[in-house]
Amino acid sequence: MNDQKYSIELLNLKKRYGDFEAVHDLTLHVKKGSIFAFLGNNGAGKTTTIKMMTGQLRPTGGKVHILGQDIWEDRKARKQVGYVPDTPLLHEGLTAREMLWFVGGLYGIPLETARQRADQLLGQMGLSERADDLIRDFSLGMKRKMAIAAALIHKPEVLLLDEVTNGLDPRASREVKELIKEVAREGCTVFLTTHILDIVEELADTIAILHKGQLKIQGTLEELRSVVEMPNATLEQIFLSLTGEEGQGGSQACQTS
Ligand SMILES: Nc1ncnc2c1ncn2[C@@H]1O[C@H](COP(=O)(O)OP(=O)(O)OP(=O)(O)O)[C@@H](O)[C@H]1O
Repeated sequence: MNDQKYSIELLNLKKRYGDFEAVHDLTLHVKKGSIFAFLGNNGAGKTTTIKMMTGQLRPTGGKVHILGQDIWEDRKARKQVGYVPDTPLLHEGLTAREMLWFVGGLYGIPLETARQRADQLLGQMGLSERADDLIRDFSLGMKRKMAIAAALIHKPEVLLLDEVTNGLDPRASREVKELIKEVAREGCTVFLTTHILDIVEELADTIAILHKGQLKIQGTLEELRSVVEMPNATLEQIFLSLTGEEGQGGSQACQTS
């Protein structure tokens, strides 16, 4: 049992590619069980940040703590993370059920447990009737749901979703949003990136906006409105005001604690 208040803590996180600083001194605290939206223009540094949180990309500086553990010092902490990349790699030659068993095996889950968990997840995803069909024959929305199911097979406490609703039609997008809510209701912390601000307004407890690698603001939508002194603003208006070329809005971060 972990009694940390925050599931994810990024502490002065930095990433340089050669001379280019993609992520600059980023500090974020993500509350347990919350849905946290991480926004920014193309190239702002969102995927770079997520890759540092999964252990795929070594930070140039700073720390990533998952459930209080530094994932770069203690690899076990990475097992608490489920990750859906922006372009998920699926085992298209397997059936839905077989793929979940296979991924369960990669996490060292006993086969019987993986079978039960796979059936439960396929039910949750509305894919039970397609469990024995090949993934290559699935629609984009079904494939995206399979990627989420695979990320959840080991019951992670933290789920990282990189642009998970990209390219989905309204129905598939609705199903994925309902799934995200359900996962969070079950206590999993969800950290997501998206360019679709309606999704953020509907789902997110906390919003952070990154601009050119720098955190501009974080807080609830109400807190963001208050910090930018735009009491009736939509998230889109706030986003545009903070990420324009003039870069107004400063780097004042509104913390929810
Ligand atoms: N391996 C790399 N080498 C050099 N530069 C890189 C590398 N990966 C990313 N970058 C640069 O780092 C910056 C941040 O990229 P990143 O992919 O993190 O942005 P993003 O916010 O996820 O963008 P998008 O919304 O388009 O996915 C970009 O300028 C990108 O070109």
